[in-house]
Amino acid sequence: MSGHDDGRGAEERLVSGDAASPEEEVIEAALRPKQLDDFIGQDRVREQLSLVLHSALRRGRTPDHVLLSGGPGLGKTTLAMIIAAELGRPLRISSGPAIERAGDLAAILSTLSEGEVLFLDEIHRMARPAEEMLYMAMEDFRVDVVVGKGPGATAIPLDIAPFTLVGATTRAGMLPGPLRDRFGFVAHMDFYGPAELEVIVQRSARLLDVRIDDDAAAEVAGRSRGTPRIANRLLRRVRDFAEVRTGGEVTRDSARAALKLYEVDERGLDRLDRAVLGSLLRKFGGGPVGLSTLAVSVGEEPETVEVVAEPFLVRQGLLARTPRGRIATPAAWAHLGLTAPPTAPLAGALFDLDEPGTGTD
Ligand SMILES: Nc1ncnc2c1ncn2[C@@H]1O[C@H](COP(=O)(O)OP(=O)(O)OP(=O)(O)O)[C@@H](O)[C@H]1O
Repeated sequence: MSGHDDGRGAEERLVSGDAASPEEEVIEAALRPKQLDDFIGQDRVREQLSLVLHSALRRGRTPDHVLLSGGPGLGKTTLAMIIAAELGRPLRISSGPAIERAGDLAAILSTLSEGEVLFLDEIHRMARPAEEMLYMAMEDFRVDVVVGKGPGATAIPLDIAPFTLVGATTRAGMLPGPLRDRFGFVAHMDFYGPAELEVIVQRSARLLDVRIDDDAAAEVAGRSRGTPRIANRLLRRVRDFAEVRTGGEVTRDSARAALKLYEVDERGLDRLDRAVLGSLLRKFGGGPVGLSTLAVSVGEEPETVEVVAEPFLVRQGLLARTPRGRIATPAAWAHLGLTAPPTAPLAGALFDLDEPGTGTD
């Protein structure tokens, strides 16, 4: 479960893709589709994965290792669980940050049973020596266990049971080439479309015993930033509102009123996103303005603005990063109901220029 080290807990943000709390994880577990057929959206990934798994099953072999890449909350953990279930094999779960030494990985690998599925979340954050051990394990189902220290140390090769590694990463670009190359199947998970999210909201509502009409489900889906985790979270908030204020059933009006209360607007922007955008427009005439200045103007750290707010604003085509600073697009003025002054930057000409050294989305 990935998180941001920006000093701003994901639990504060309804619209963050990151998992918020242990309680949320319990609810998520209940909402997870258990089979490939129940997994909504990502049609291409689903079909390709189905072929990989079922051909391996027919041949009686362990399938190729699978790498799942995509933003937080898009269903990587869910797919790993589904892979194990489809194969009828046990699933072992660990994560890159939990593997600090090669020995931590050796302890896991040496106790895997034949055909077991090993899920390593945030695999890009694994310690280097462990990564090297993993190369050999993935390729030859073998690890070298080093016994002793200094000149007398010896490497004892140890066979391990054939297994399937499912790695998940939010940063495929950060994976070293040799590791990426050892995955036989790499799946890129995209953001979900509104129609898919609507189906996810309706399915979750059924499982949670929430009555929600189609318009309300569409309303929640449209504000979920393409992310099932956020859709499920917004659903629970609109359910609370409907239960307490409007007699139980979630209608479009009650969903709108609830999401207004929680400050999530029609495009899924929350208070922070709107503050950043509002400041860029009102205080800086649409930019260009440097990241630090923009951050000070909303009372946040530059990293918070850059990591938490900007990627979605850029994705929505509301803000652009240029060598001269951040600028608002014409859509940003329209979204906040403001009129661009004649001096506003002609943002369109600069859209694809990234400010050097400011990090990526
Ligand atoms: N395709 C889908 N259909 C239905 N529900 C989904 C789908 N994808 C994700 N979900 C739901 O969204 C929630 C988050 O999914 P999941 O934990 O698998 O995301 P993730 O990509 O592993 O996130 P992280 O990167 O934080 O580990 C779960 O409750 C899951 O039920």
